[in-house]
Amino acid sequence: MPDVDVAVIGAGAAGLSVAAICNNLGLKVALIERGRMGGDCLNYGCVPSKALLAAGHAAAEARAAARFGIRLPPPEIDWAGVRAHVRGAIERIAPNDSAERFRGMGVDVIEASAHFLTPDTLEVGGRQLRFRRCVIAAGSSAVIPDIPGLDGVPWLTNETLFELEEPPGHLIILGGGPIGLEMAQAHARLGCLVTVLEAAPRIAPREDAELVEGLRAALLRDGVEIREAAKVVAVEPLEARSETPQAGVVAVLEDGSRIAGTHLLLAIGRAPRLASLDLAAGGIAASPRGVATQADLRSTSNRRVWAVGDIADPEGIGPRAFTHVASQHAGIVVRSMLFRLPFTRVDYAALPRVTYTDPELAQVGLTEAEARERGIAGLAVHRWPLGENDRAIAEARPEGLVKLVVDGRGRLVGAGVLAPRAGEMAGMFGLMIGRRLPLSALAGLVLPYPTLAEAAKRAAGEYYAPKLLSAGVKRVVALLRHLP
Ligand SMILES: Cc1cc2nc3c(=O)[nH]c(=O)nc-3n(C[C@H](O)[C@H](O)[C@H](O)COP(=O)(O)OP(=O)(O)OC[C@H]3O[C@@H](n4cnc5c(N)ncnc54)[C@H](O)[C@@H]3O)c2cc1C
Ligand SMILES: NC(=O)c1ccc[n+]([C@@H]2O[C@H](COP(=O)([O-])OP(=O)(O)OC[C@H]3O[C@@H](n4cnc5c(N)ncnc54)[C@H](O)[C@@H]3O)[C@@H](O)[C@H]2O)c1
Repeated sequence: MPDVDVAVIGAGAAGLSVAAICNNLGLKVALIERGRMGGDCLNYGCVPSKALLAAGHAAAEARAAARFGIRLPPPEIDWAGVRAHVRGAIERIAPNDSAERFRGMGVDVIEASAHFLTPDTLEVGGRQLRFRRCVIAAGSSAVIPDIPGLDGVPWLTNETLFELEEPPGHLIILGGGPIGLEMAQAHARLGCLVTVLEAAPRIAPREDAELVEGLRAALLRDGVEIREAAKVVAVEPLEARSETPQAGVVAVLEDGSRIAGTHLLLAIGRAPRLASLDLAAGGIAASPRGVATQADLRSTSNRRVWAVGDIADPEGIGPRAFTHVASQHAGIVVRSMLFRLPFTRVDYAALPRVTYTDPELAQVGLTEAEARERGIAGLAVHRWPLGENDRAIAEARPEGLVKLVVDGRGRLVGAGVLAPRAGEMAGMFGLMIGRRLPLSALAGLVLPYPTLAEAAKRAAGEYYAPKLLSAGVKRVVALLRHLP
């Protein structure tokens, strides 16, 4: 007899959601976590990074108050206070994810490492655990590149960055993706020198080029140094000398230039945490992208096993490393594993993603480049600049853009926004794309005035403007004007 109905490996965003739902539906659940409850998002990811960004934002607002006619002295950064804020945010949320809370619900929380012994048995902290079904939710960790010299220098990842007792004097960040850019802005605004080294021709290479232009300008204004198409060929230790009193790291680029900093942050992507699971013993297929699953997140090779969150690789399309995807996966697993509903599949068509810099860069669905690559018939792109938005002007933040990508039948296939708090608009676009609503739903929406979201409505209005002002419509209006 199995010991449990469902064994969940990993108590991050994905595993916690699966464990809670299965438990609430009356199943016997074991939740196994070898590190901190809450996983990356709470302890080393979303929460500390957004808390640090918020501190940086406060400093930037103080520096920019003069634009409203308010003179303030330059802000003083109390790093211990900043750290206390970051720690406080984690501590405030931690009880939701705690072992105590889950044990109180009836889940058997096992604080140990798990690995497969057979296709239906795990070894957990020296004890064997037989399961009816197992959900792998072991997440991902930072990719450590194979750069000559890396072994000989200290480096940081998201797991150690938030523990620094002193602010980095000069933070070199390898990788200009969301982690690199968010941490670059947060540290620059908190008074650190920051250099971002991005190997691709431009930062945020997956994002819309036009929106990234505005983001780059904002980061440069904050003092971030950005080197694009920068290939690091070696790293060397930097000895403390009179001209560089803090020891650190030198990054040597392909073009021979040398960038010296006090700290090096690795933010070049994520790798699934497969190594300790002994998936072969469980008969579970995997690749360097993650655990191979069908579209319903069930393992392609072991029918008792599902994978969710950062470690899941559905149909070979690779992971989407977001906390909201972890929640989406939990819902899918419940439908496919517990209710055996057919046609349950992951669908990323309306998936939002946000880089939480200031301004934020939000994208839902396809970027213009992706839509063109797919050859979508009748593709049209409509824009509305924040310079034409009353709220943005009133708040002295007129830089930014809403960009809508529309198919030939007037349906939104993608939306990108560069604006303060752009992420707050993502839900509206997700609903439109997910429910396949016509663009008229957005163009006709009554939005409160003045809001930044009105820029989205105006961009949608651009789609209809040529039709509304056509010669045919003018003729109809001319005919009707004689009526009382
Ligand atoms: C700096 C940073 C900022 C981010 N910001 C955002 C954001 O703003 N918004 C967003 O949507 N996403 C963000 N993300 C991504 C988000 O954190 C992840 O997508 C999410 O945490 C994935 O959840 P998960 O449950 O799949 O994995 P994890 O949170 O990594 O949880 C997996 C857990 O499994 C445990 N584990 C692993 N192997 C074993 C084993 N053998 N036995 C027992 N336990 C094991 C680990 O200890 C870990 O706690 C960010 C990530 C980083 C790094
Ligand atoms: N706001 C958010 O939602 C958020 C924030 C942080 C992380 N995340 C998630 O975590 C994932 C990982 O983030 P990430 O920023 O580490 O990875 P990423 O893969 O998104 O970006 C990594 C960047 O590093 C560059 N790069 C790769 N190798 C390099 C090298 N050797 N030298 C210099 N640059 C190199 C890539 O071209 C890319 O631009 C994200 O894709 C996202 O899913 C989300």
